[in-house]
Amino acid sequence: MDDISNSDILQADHLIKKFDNFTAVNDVSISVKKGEIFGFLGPNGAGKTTTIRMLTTITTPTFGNITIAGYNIQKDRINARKYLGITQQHISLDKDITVRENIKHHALLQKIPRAEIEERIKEVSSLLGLEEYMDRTISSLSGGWKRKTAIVCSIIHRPKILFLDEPTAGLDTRSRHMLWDLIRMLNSNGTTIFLTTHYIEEAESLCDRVGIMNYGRIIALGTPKELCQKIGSMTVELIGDDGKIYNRYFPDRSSAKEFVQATTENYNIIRKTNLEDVFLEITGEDTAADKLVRC
Ligand SMILES: Nc1ncnc2c1ncn2[C@@H]1O[C@H](COP(=O)(O)OP(=O)(O)OP(=O)(O)O)[C@@H](O)[C@H]1O
Repeated sequence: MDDISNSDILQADHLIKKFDNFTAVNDVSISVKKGEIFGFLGPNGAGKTTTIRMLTTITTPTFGNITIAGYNIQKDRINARKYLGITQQHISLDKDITVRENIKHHALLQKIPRAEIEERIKEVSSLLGLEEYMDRTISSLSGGWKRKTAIVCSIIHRPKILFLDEPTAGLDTRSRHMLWDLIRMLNSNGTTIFLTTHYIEEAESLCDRVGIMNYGRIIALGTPKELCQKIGSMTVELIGDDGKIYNRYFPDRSSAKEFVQATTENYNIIRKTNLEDVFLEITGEDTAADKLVRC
């Protein structure tokens, strides 16, 4: 099955994860197509990490099926794992040794034959512009380069799908852009990306499709554009009596303008709806089943 012809490189069906009586993930189904950058969003505690831990074989689902590159991870975990790479939120690099030594260590963990390791290291370091950093210790690197090294370590076995858990959390703007370029480059070289992030604009900029999770369920799934269209492509920002901004959504600019001309409420601006509006709208306090957005 090494020649992956499946258009869905990841297929998860009806995943449930219970911790005693608490259901952290409640009937989640996701499919990720080969070549996609898939964004996974949700408020704190929504169940994203628990889902990723199941998708990457770290945790066993209470119920449900997961297939990676055609391999059912419950039945054929070893083969499924060959196709996936994971860069976790907390970087697992040894800070006292060099970038090269860290990559080598990960290559050995991935059981890459010793004779091949040097060639693989050369390949990733030139592809990703790491050459001048290879002999520096991790402790001497900036946060952005540490993250970059962690990503390189997790692709040394050439995974087909790479899971990135909040890869740019806490980084400055320049470092975030460096990592966005890296993610785009890996993707254009054929790696499917599954990206978790709290930065909505990161998902909007990078991802072909996004899934939004809340209270253990997927509450929205589609391209950023489709999700914006579902709530209304145009936004009117209204200024409430309390000075706060309230959004009203409209299918097009002309209906938004009509509303503004007729309303007695103060308004701030008419603008295009963005993914952050979708996120706030559907993960709000009054999130109800009728707000499910699937495209
Ligand atoms: N081992 C565990 N035992 C009990 N409850 C857990 C366990 N792991 C996670 N949970 C609970 O499951 C829910 C989902 O947690 P999870 O870490 O998956 O959320 P998340 O969306 O990744 O949040 P964040 O964005 O803050 O990382 C939370 O209520 C959490 O407290």
